[in-house]
Amino acid sequence: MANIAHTVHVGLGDRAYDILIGDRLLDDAGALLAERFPGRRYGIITDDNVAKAQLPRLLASLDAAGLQHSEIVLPAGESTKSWDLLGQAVEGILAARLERGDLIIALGGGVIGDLAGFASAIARRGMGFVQMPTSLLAQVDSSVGGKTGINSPHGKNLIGAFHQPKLVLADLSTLDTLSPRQFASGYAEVVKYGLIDDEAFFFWLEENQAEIFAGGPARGEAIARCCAHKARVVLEDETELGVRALLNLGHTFGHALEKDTGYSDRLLHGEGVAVGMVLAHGFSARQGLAPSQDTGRIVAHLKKAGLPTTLAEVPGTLGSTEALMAAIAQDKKVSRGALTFILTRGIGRAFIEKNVDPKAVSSFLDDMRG
Ligand SMILES: NC(=O)c1ccc[n+]([C@@H]2O[C@H](COP(=O)([O-])OP(=O)(O)OC[C@H]3O[C@@H](n4cnc5c(N)ncnc54)[C@H](O)[C@@H]3O)[C@@H](O)[C@H]2O)c1
Ligand SMILES: O=C(O)C(=O)C[C@@H](O)[C@H](O)[C@H](O)COP(=O)(O)O
Ligand SMILES: [Zn+2]
Repeated sequence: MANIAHTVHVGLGDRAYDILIGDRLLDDAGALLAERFPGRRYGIITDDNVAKAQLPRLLASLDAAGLQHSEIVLPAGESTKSWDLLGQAVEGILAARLERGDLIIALGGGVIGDLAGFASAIARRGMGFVQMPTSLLAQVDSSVGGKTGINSPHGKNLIGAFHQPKLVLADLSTLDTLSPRQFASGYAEVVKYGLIDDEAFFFWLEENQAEIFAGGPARGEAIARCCAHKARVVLEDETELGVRALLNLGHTFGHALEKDTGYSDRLLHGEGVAVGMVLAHGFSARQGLAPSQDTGRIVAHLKKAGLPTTLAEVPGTLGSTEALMAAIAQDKKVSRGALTFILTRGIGRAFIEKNVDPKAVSSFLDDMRG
């Protein structure tokens, strides 16, 4: 009997799926898959860190359930979200003779989830896939909602497809082998949900941050609340024609910083989002939209989690403001040449602002560089 502590349903009609959250679910993965998807074979895509830390448990569980499988192990890190490694993954799927009705398993963090999801969307014109997220970030955000893709030298996540998973299986015990820096990076996306439209959740995080980091029951609760929040948004606006853009709070700045730092370990995605959320609040305060005390409160909370909150904390030399603005101009929310930002009226009061003046953003960035 699997130890499922929380189930969140994403009710997308004939593409509906469950997010199962619980301790040691990876050990029950074989039985859960056999019951839900009889007669399939499995192609596991993972990275070399996760292959060492977690893959043996998944293989043992698939073997115990008598499920056939093959594995593709890619290098760990953001630079894996590239044409080259996408090609390797798709060719690997074909070489293993996986059929259209078989299933891909994305075992890993958001990099593997995004890449394996995209590979599933295009191999044999679309195969099903299962997300088995092993980082905090992937458990609270990237494994849910069907955004898949890779990066381009032109910008972050510019190549991809919407392709929903068939199941998300989040095993809390996998987080035991995640590094503290990666855990903190994922925590930035947790905070994001509070900042968007759930002030009470942000206050709850202020109270429960220590327990979430220590691995107490608040951790599972936080993950389930984030998944429920994201599931609600995705149900309302699957392909980001409207409200889903709110999930991009902090990302317009953050993605530009990730591009500028070469999609490398210099700045992890969640770290870029942390700096980006502070910039989005600071910019909103400068426009007279939000109280500046809220920015201070957010900074204090993110700092306590060990996250960067200023441009000065991005390691190495940052590109020019012009270079950052050029990256921002490639953002997918740009429409008819105009910038869209997620701005805010305070904690839990984010909104979508179209037609943001690039000169105001550029002069704000100049000032923030110090
Ligand atoms: N599709 C979406 O909706 C969405 C949402 C948020 C972020 N993202 C994307 O997710 C990516 C970031 O995801 P991430 O932070 O998980 O990064 P990641 O996938 O690079 O994983 C972080 C690091 O931790 C390692 N790791 C993962 N799980 C581990 C475990 N259990 N034990 C030991 N090591 C482990 C990985 O090998 C990697 O080195 C970015 O590319 C971002 O753009 C996508
Ligand atoms: O799911 C979404 O929608 C999000 O925006 C979640 C983000 O945390 C995530 O980083 C996403 O990949 C960003 O999407 P993008 O469309 O800006 O590339
Ligand atoms: Zn994100």
